[in-house]
Parts: sequence; structure tokens; C-alpha cells
Amino acid sequence: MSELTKKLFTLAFIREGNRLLLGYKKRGFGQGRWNAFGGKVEAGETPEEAAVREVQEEAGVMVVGGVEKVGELLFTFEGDPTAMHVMVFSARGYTGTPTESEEMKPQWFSVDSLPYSLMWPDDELWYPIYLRGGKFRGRFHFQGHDKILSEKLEEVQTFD
Ligand SMILES: Nc1ncnc2c1[nH]c(=O)n2[C@H]1C[C@H](O)[C@@H](COP(=O)(O)OP(=O)(O)OP(=O)(O)O)O1
Repeated sequence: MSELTKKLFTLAFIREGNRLLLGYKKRGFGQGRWNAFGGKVEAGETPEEAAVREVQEEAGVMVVGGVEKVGELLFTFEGDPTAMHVMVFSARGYTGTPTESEEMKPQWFSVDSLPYSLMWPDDELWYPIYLRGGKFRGRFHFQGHDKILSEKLEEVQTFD
């Protein structure tokens, strides 16, 4: 089996009680889907720093009190030797008003009516764990960007 190259990404949630802030991706990877905020971890950044930066860049709000790691996901794609290793965080707080950026259009959703049909297909599998306060680790192998060929998802207590 050929070696996978892993690239590190973040995905961060802003949650306020029963509502969750998602962004409509206007361009690039995942265009046309609603997602949390995130992107590549730049050289010299910790994943936590990258998560805070991406939230500010994409949603126009500042994280307050740091972020808590809630998940770790690995995405692979048929025929592609590069895997996406995504650290998932939840912001402890935020300040500011969500504002559209050139990359994303933020909008609040009730956690009971998330637009799963317009999101990545793995999201409806692991969001429920996050939404009830759990932590998770998962891997998803895709054909293209719409079909999950295989998956493994587990709820965890900690990340070691
Ligand atoms: N399957 C799935 N479910 C949920 N979230 C994601 C996926 N695949 C993904 O890639 N993602 C997330 C992980 C990242 O937060 C983004 C992708 O990052 P991207 O927008 O390409 O990174 P940026 O650094 O912001 O990109 P540019 O600014 O360079 O365009 O989606």
C-alpha cells in the first residue's frame, strides 16, 4: 500500500446555546456547502492558533477564552495520496458580529435543523456527538466529494 501524505487542517465551531454558526463556502474546496470555519494550519502555528485565526478570517468574530478540542478526523480520497487530517475545535466564547468574508457567508442555525443535505456527507454522522457534548475520532474514505466508501467513527473521552 502506498504511503499517505497528511496535511493538517482545522475546523472550529461557534455555538451559542441551541444555535450553531455555520458558513456557506463561496469558493475553493467544499464550495457550495455549509461548514464550520477552518482551513490549513500554517507553518509555525499550533492547530489552536490556526483555528482562532480562521474563525476571525472567515466569520469575522474573535474567539474569546480559547478553543477546546472536540474531534479528530481523517479524510482520504480514492486515487489521492494526500489525506486531510482535521482537528475539530469548539470556541469557548466569541466577541463581535458574524460578518461575510470573501470565502464564507456566516449564518446561525438551530441545532435541531441543520442543513445536512447541503453539507459534507460525513457531517451528519459526527455532528450529533459534538452537539451532545461528546468527543470523537473518525476516518472517512471518499469517492469524489459526495460518496463515502468506508468510515470509522468512535466516541472518545480524551485524545492522546
Ligand atoms: N468531509 C468534511 N467534513 C467537514 N469538514 C471538512 C470536510 N472536508 C474538509 O476539508 N473539511 C473542512 C476542513 C477545513 O476546515 C476546510 C477546508 O479547508 P480550506 O478551505 O481548503 O482551507 P483554507 O486554508 O481556508 O483554504 P484557502 O484559504 O487556501 O483557500 O473544510
